[in-house]
Amino acid sequence: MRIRKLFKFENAHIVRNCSSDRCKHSIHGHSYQIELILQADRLDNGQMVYDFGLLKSSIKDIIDSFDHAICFWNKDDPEYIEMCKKFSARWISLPVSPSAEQFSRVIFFWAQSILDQTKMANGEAGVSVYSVIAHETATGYAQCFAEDITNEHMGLLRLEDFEFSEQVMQEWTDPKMYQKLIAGEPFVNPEVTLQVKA
Ligand SMILES: Nc1nc2c(c(=O)[nH]1)N=C([C@H](O)[C@H](O)COP(=O)(O)OP(=O)(O)OP(=O)(O)O)CN2
Repeated sequence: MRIRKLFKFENAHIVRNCSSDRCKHSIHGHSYQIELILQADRLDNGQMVYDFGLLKSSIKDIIDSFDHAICFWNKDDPEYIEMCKKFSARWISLPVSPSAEQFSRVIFFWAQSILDQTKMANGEAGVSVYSVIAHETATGYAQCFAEDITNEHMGLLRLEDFEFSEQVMQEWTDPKMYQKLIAGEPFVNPEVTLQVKA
């Protein structure tokens, strides 16, 4: 069984080395729509794969990091990176270039990392990310699956290789969220009192 939750954000970037001229030399923005698709082969006490409401805490916060932010590849020109950091309070440094393909991989990787560390509290079991679709425009999207995340030909993804500006972190519900993720600390879901016995 699969469920899907839609997230939206506005983000600016340059994608170096691509074929489209407008894309590789000029800062430009997109109104992204992200489809996060989760899967499980059993249902929780509410007879759901995973309550949509639970996706509105850490997973929403981390995806929302991109909103009204500029993101850049950490291998870009140091002068450009310095300029992004100087003139934008909200920025994200990525270990991969910010193409639609990499947005889908990065968001899959973060969401799965959070789920892996989540202490479930309502009978959820085996919940994992099935796929992430990153719509960059109304006409173009990239979709990734589990095998794409560990595919080193597409770039290595490690939690410690991402960096968020102070402003981005301060706007999370828990400004220490990413530190917790790197340290392997648990993300605890709220307790649920059962009213009807199965
Ligand atoms: N496979 C990819 N191709 C392109 C990406 C990408 O991330 N992955 N990104 C871009 C640019 O960021 C560009 O702004 C979007 O490209 P494009 O679809 O050509 O944009 P348009 O606004 O011209 O879209 P239309 O709907 O066709 O008007 C380029 N390619």
